[in-house]
Amino acid sequence: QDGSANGFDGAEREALVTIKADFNNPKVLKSWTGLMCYLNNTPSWFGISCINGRVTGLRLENLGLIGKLKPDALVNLTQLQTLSFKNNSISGNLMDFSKNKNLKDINLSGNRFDGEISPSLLTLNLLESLQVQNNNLNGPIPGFNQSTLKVFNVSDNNLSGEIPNTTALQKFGTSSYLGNQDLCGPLFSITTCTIKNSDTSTPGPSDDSHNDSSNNSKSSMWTPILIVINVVGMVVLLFLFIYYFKKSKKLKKMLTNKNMKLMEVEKIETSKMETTTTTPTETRSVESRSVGLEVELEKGKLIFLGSEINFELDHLLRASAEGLGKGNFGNCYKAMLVDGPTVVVKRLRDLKPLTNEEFVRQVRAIADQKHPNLLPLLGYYNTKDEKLFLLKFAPNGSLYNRIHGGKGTRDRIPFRWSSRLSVARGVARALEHLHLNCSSSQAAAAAVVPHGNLKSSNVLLDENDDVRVADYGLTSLIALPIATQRMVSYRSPEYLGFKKVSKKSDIWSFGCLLLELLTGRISSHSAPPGVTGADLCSWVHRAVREEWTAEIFDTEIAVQRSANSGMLRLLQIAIRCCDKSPEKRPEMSEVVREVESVKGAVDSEDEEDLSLSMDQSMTDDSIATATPSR
Ligand SMILES: Nc1ncnc2c1ncn2[C@@H]1O[C@H](COP(=O)(O)OP(=O)(O)OP(=O)(O)O)[C@@H](O)[C@H]1O
Repeated sequence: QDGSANGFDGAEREALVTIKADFNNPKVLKSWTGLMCYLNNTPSWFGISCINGRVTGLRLENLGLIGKLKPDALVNLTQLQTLSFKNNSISGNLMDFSKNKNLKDINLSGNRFDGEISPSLLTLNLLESLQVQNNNLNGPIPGFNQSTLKVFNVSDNNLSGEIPNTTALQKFGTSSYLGNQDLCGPLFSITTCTIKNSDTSTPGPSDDSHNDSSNNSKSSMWTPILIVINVVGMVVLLFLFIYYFKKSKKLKKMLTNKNMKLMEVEKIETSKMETTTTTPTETRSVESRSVGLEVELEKGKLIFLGSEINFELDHLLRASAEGLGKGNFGNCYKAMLVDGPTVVVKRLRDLKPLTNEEFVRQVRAIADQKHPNLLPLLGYYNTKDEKLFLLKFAPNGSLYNRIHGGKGTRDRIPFRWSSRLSVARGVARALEHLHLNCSSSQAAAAAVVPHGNLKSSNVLLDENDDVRVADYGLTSLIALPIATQRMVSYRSPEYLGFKKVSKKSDIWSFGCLLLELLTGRISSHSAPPGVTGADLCSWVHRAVREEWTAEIFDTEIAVQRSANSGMLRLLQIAIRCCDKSPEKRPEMSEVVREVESVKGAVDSEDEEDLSLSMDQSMTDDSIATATPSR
């Protein structure tokens, strides 16, 4: 079996063949047949490098690989020095690395790995770079202490606990750890560990009666220790404060010089954005911590695209931030500036390999799409390693939360027909604007979807509950293999059938969104990770065909008698938008006209607590007219 003497190692070959089989799209690895490595010859196997007939490198990046690798996938690749599966969709636990003693460089970033960071990584004495950012890893960070470690990034996971205080890990700044809600330690400006410990260990007055004497003696033993921890925490905070203060002064100086140059070079458009200035309100009490992007931000520029909002970089550096959620193309943070506005910072990832100029051009094109129902792009930040969008904060959250949040609980605020209809109108207008204003060169290209990722979590509600559609135009920035896996338009019938998308794919997404609004059911396109959604188009077709009239509409609106005819009209529009063949779907302008003409409810019905009775006017005859001709 072992032919390594001839430059061919059977066990290694088998390991690679198994890895290939674990990916559900092995077509991209079709070169993986025949002889793998021959002595020092460049192998014909894509992504593999060899020395003396042994596999030393495995680099499969941005290939859209999906699948779960077995924990022992790498045990036979004992000569491996470089491993990269960067930016795919690989899931499952991290592999066992204990047999890969030669590994120096591991990059598993931008995947869907979960479970804990494998302790076997601690045994790799040559490890120089570990990048596992943008995954779903949980649990604590093991105590890495390899002096060889030069690059370390575990940001944007679900890691928790204290960052180990080892010499090796002390070298890395906050950006290596950012985006893990429950990580704590002196690196973050709030030493959450200390606060949590003292909260749980110090009994409150109401607890006294329940605590027995042993608990009391335990807590009295802990009290001096906790006081010391608190004092140390405060000293650290004081130091950080002084540090930030000094640095912001230095940055200000640096930026004043830079900005002068920038204004000439960048020629930033100063045209006013159409949107109104808001006074953001904080809706939740949050665990604040420094935005902590200082390392990268120092190197780059914060560019504003309008005059609505403008602040200095040091302002953002001093803001506290709250994670809003993990998106498919980067995570969003709500940054609350001291004495200033609240903005959303979106860290972009999985981008196309664009030049600097191309990136800026695409970003400007997105920012130029101004409409009262589009979420404005306020500015951006751009370096080789980090790309950020600065967006307006929408205080009333997403449509997904409005439709599904708190269902079945006392906290649920009913989402009545008039509000749903006005959301449908707002989204339709925003989409029409994008469709009418998509540039002619874009329009000429066959595969253009002006939005591309329309779903309820990308429809936001501002302080007046007005619609602000977000994440438009990202198709011009996101790498195609990633977009095809994660964007809604690529789940349309035409893409699944003919690998084609167009404006009509957006219209199909809009139809699905209308069905989510009407049925109150979670659509498979908008379901966050871990939540199962339904294919609403198929479900509604079946419901209409099999005449389950009463079950289609969300009970929260179905009880609004005066609005039942309007609901049926909107259902008809939704079904036309979802038609399997793109040519049969209406244009967006027609959709806007039709949605505008749908009747709202009699005002009093939106206010009243309505009893759950179905309207007799929703007869099978009227629903039959909603059936599309297919
Ligand atoms: N400007 C904003 N104001 C308020 N909430 C926002 C804002 N931008 C995003 N969010 C919320 O933050 C969360 C993450 O958003 P993000 O756009 O990154 O991911 P997503 O919408 O879940 O998926 P995708 O990446 O496919 O768009 C979502 O719940 C979204 O509704």
